[in-house]
Amino acid sequence: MIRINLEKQLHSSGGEMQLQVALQIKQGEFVTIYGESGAGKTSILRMLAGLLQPERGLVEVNGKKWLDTANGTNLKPQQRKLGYVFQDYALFPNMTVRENLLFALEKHQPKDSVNEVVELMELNDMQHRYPATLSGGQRQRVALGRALVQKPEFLLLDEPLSALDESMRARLQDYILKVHQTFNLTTILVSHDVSEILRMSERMFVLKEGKIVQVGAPDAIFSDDSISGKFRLVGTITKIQQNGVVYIISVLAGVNLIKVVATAEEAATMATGDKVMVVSKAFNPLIKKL
Ligand SMILES: Nc1ncnc2c1ncn2[C@@H]1O[C@H](COP(=O)(O)OP(=O)(O)OP(=O)(O)O)[C@@H](O)[C@H]1O
Repeated sequence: MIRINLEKQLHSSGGEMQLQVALQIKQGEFVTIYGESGAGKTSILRMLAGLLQPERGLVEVNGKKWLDTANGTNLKPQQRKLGYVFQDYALFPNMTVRENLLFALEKHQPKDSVNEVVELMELNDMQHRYPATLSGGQRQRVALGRALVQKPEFLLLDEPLSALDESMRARLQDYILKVHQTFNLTTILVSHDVSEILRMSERMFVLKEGKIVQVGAPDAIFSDDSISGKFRLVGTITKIQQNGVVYIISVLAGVNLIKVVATAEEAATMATGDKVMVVSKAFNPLIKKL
């Protein structure tokens, strides 16, 4: 069980914001923090990692206190058994993939865990290459591997896949789910991507202006009564076109392009690039063998 209680005054461009969160995460759970830009998501992860100090707070991981401002407990970042992966790969450019992984070990530690990570993340073929010669997805796979070398109990992922294209993202999601299970990790993901959240997390916390405003299963949170239905797909709007009195909204869901008819009022709330959910409510979807 991970118990988190954090309070911190943040200074945003819009003024002061009090971040105040209390959450409990079960050992082995995969949760997401979702919220608008500036809501405080990254600040929570940085406080868990010991990189940002809260005014008041408690962080207890599997019975061990990492932080307790009431009695002055505050473990240094390197004493906290966690892996942290950001959006940018943050690999050392002058080191090979293997050297980058070895760097995450303390001097006296055996190299077995590096070999295990190489195996699990399928990095064998690229061990002796430099980061500049790898694709974005491969670099992020190495960054994820590096976060695992120390055998953390707790994995923090801050939008780790947002710079990757759709197909690369899906492959990396598979790797993340695999390491989450293999290492029996407790994982917190920060993500804006609805399909990613639905696919990966068991529970989500919706953060708004420094406070948690909703907690629940992603499926229940994203499909409130107004959009319940039998058939749902998540995608991105690629085009909005007026056609007489209605609008045709083109939505890219995975590799499929779907056209949906919308009223002028609905279309007015949407823009190209928005993430949307397509629902078939009144009719059963038709299926045809190709
Ligand atoms: N060390 C700090 N001290 C005070 N305020 C900070 C500190 N670090 C960040 N902030 C402010 O806290 C607010 C929340 O930032 P944070 O990066 O946590 O948001 P976020 O939800 O992760 O946003 P995004 O999705 O854009 O990454 C921002 O307005 C930021 O300026």
